[in-house]
Amino acid sequence: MGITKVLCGLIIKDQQILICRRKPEKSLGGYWEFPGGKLEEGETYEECLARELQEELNLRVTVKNHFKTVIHQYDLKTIELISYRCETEDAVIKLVDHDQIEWIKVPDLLKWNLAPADVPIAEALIETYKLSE
Ligand SMILES: Nc1nc2c([nH]c(=O)n2[C@H]2C[C@H](O)[C@@H](COP(=O)(O)OP(=O)(O)OP(=O)(O)O)O2)c(=O)[nH]1
Repeated sequence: MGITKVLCGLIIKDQQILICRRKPEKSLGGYWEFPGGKLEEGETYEECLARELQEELNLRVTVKNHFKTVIHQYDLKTIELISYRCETEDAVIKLVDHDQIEWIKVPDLLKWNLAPADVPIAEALIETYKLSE
C-alpha cells in the first residue's frame, strides 16, 4: 500500500494555535489534530490546504511556509503529514469533521491527546517557539 499524503495547517493567531478534535465516528476519532486533509490528484500542497480548511472549517487562509513533514505508520496505513503555517483573518469557525476546537498556547500542545503523527510537529513547534522568545 502506498503512502497517503495529508496536508495540515498550523494556524497561529494572537499567540495561540488552532487544534481540532476529530469526530468520534472518523478514523482516529477523538484525537486532536491540526486541521487539513488528503491531497487530491492535480492539486498543489497549498491548494489542498486552502480547500480543506475552507471545506472543514469555513476558514479562508493564506498558506505561508512549509514547517515540517512527518512520515507515520499507523496499523492500517502510512501517512506523510505535511504541515504549513497559515494565516487567517476569519474569526468564525464552522465545524464539519470535528466536534470541538481549541485555541491553545504552543507550549501546551503536548498536554492534548494529539494524533500520533502530529506529535513530532508539535515538538518541533515548541522548540521553535522557545528559540523565538
Ligand atoms: N487532517 C489531518 N489528518 C491527520 C492529522 N494527523 C493524522 O494522523 N491525520 C490522519 C487522519 C486521517 O487518517 C488522515 C487524513 O484524512 P482525512 O482527515 O481526510 O480523514 P478521513 O477520515 O477521510 O480519512 P480516513 O483515515 O478515513 O481514510 O490523516 C492531522 O494533523 N490533520
